Amino acid sequence: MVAAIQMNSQDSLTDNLAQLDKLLAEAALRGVKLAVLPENFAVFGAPGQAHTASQLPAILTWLADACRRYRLWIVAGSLPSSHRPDGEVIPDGRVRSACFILDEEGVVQGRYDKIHLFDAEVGDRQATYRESAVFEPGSSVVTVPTPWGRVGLTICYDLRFPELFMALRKAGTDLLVLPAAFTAITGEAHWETLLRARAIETQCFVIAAGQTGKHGALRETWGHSMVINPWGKVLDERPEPTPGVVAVACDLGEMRKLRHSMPLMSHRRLSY
Ligand SMILES: O=C(O)CNC(=O)[C@H](CS)NC(=O)CCC(=O)C(=O)O
Repeated sequence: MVAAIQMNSQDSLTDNLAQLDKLLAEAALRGVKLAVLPENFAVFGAPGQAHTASQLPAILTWLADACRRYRLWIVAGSLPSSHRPDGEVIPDGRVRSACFILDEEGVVQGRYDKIHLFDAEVGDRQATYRESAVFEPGSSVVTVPTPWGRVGLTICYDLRFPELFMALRKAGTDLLVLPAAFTAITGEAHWETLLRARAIETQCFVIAAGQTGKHGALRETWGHSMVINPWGKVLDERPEPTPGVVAVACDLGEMRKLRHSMPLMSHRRLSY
């Protein structure tokens, strides 16, 4: 069983981890072995990314403990890091939006840094998003082998860039994970369509975990966490704008059959 964990994170780290602990306990009870958390699960809003980055070691320690207590792998949504993956401090004071994946012993098995940054106006109360003012983009495509197939890591706005997903498929991905904090407006218009398209064109499972509800006065996120199979079918979702667990069994045999009967990867004639 894999799960998308839907959350409503606010600005208190302690409260958010308490919320997460309950959701992970529920997931473990339901037999989940791999749990995907949303973007900015630990802190959403004030006190700011640089401050949260200073707490990164403590948050990773908490997550490692949760992995061992609940015997599950965790895809830790996104966390701000003031360091690049090679350990170098980011010179201009920005941070990276990093997605760590931990195994059931709490050991970090990989890290992906969000490549595409959300600099956009979507016509909501927030008015303008300028992620690149605070975040430095990552540049590496990252996959991680797990006992349930190879996981390909992406974050939120990355969903709009199919070339990343194709690169992940070429690198052997079976399970695409997408921690997100999609805006309510763009989520309603594009979320499910884009997720299903990525599943269909890569012939991978997609596990999409979203933030949901209100965050302060200006931010509202779409939620609708879901798990989609390589045929593009939504296996389960959480349409309610509240925290919860979307737990699904992924049949990799079915995926292999589909890839055999419609071998998209060997039919490709153009690279992009
Ligand atoms: O800033 C934070 O606190 C948390 N980070 C986010 O919410 C990020 C960057 S602003 N959001 C997205 O990437 C939304 C993309 C999106 O909604 C779309 O592609 O339509």
